[in-house]
Amino acid sequence: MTTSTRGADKVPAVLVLEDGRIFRGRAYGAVGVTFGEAVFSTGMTGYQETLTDPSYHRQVVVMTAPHVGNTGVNDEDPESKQIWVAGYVVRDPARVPSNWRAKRSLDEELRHQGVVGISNIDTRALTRHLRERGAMRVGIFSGNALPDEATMLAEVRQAPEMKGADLSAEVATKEAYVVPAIGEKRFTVAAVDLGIKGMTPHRMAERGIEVHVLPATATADDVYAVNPDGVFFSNGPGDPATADHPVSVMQAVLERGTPLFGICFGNQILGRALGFGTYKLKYGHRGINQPVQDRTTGKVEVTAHNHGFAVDAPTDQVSETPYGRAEVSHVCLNDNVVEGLHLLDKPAFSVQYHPEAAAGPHDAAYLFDRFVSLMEGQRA
Ligand SMILES: NC(=O)CC[C@H](N)C(=O)O
Repeated sequence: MTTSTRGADKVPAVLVLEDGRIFRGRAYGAVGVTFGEAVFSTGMTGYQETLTDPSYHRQVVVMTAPHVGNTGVNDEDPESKQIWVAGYVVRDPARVPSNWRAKRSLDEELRHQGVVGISNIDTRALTRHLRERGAMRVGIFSGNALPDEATMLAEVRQAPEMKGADLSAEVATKEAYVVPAIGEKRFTVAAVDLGIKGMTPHRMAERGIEVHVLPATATADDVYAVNPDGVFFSNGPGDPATADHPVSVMQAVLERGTPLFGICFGNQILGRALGFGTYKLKYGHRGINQPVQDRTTGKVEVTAHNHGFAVDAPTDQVSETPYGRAEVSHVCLNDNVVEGLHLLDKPAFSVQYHPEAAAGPHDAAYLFDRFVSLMEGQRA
């Protein structure tokens, strides 16, 4: 694959942060205007999985890796049917993508899907700025006739904030669908789609699970209508403080004692279901090399993250909750943020990071086996 994108990057573009800092570069992907929350990801591979992760809905993703697009775009790696990021920021895009699986260039794909990006800016300076000042609203404006800086800044400051955003229903499936078990079917799982990544049902299917993916609006009756051996709550965009409906559905599942597993947004929902709060991190965790300790085994795993919020639970004691005793099972070794929860008296647990790990390390794949063990235990 040798499509050159040379020449497509001559259009000027400006990135405007809500605190007034401005970066000037060139258009990348679609030419136009976009707004979102500026966040940075430190993953050096897996840009297709990042772009198509529904949890990035309404976020403008800054890549800290300086060269992006080297392997083009293939048809196998997307995590969902479309690119979800609101905008894309790279320093030095590949001019000639090269990979045996590539079907087109990343620049072409962004243009095709109407995703506005910017290239040729100092992404290291931008990342340091976000790290010091925190994630904030941003606008990317590209084209040959751009508004003046004051006008652009005023528009950025009118864009909606991530805090308080209720976004799952915007990205989740509208209709239930089934992902069949690979090989012999052993279990049925109801998976509540709050912005699920394709790799998650796949990791379950590999373990003999038939996955019934349900819309974010599914009720407890919808969940139990599939006669599940276990219930799963997915990752997803937005502020977990707004997720009252999935919290109430999860509480019904906890009440019945059905084996339960949550990932990322699902972990935040378990936190809330147990009575803990959630809060916004200064700049979040996004990348594929975050060190997490499983406190139940003492082992450290290298993990994939994409979260801007976290659960506020004590990491040094067992908590009494309406569903029995709960404990923080995993912590991030960089900053001690809660990365997992489990109940001691019921078959329920969750992690804040991504054991499905696409892209990323596979250290945490054992968590899907733990879910299977809970379902086996319930049958025994
Ligand atoms: N990947 C996710 O599920 C993210 C959860 C939530 N939207 C957050 O930013 O923390």
